[in-house]
Amino acid sequence: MNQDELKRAAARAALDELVDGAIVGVGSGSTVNFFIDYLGERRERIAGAVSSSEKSSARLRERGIEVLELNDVVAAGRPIPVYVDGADEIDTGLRMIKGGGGALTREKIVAAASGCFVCIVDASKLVERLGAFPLPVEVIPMARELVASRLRELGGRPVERAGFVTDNGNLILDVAGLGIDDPVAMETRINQWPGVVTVGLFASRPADVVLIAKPDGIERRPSRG
Ligand SMILES: O=C[C@H](O)[C@H](O)[C@H](O)COP(=O)(O)O
Repeated sequence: MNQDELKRAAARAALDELVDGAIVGVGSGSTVNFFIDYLGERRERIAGAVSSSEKSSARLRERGIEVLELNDVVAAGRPIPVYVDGADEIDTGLRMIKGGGGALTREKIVAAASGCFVCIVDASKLVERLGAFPLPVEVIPMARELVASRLRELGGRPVERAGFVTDNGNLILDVAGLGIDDPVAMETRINQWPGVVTVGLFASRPADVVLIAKPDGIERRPSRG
């Protein structure tokens, strides 16, 4: 199986995690794109989607799925029992690096508003220690150099993502070389700096379930009791 076939298999497996008749939280990226395609085939069984990026919203609408505003959903007290998203890396504690597609801030927001976070990945995303993938940090443009200098003090090598603007009008610094021994501490620390919108460490709120696509099938962690 090639990587796209594995991503598709993980995406398909996520259908078994959904709650019939409920709103679905939808992440972003190439793995999620496959999930949106499958979701379109069973759109009559969901009450719409809350999306984490303009790209995912467009794809959901193309597949005939209603995209709901998070503010409306929360104000109405409607639950989002399941949030489905990919990751750039995930460790054995289900902590993740996300934001390779630049959607990290809205992903963190929708995940925070949702119940079960279901992460869908091919086996290449599974790591012992986070940090081989450069850590994305969304930054207010005027704070770029201030935040970059602090990231260098941490031992990182920040590079501005060229020609990229997030859905929120900000920039992304991709940070190589960080030794991420304590993901929660690093997430908390970087998030506190003025000018940082979101750091792409999803550690204080890890995934609840990961579906790992391997050539011999899907591994679910934790396994179903
Ligand atoms: O900003 C993008 C998201 O965090 C994605 O979930 C992540 O980059 C993984 O994307 P893909 O499924 O394309 O590898």
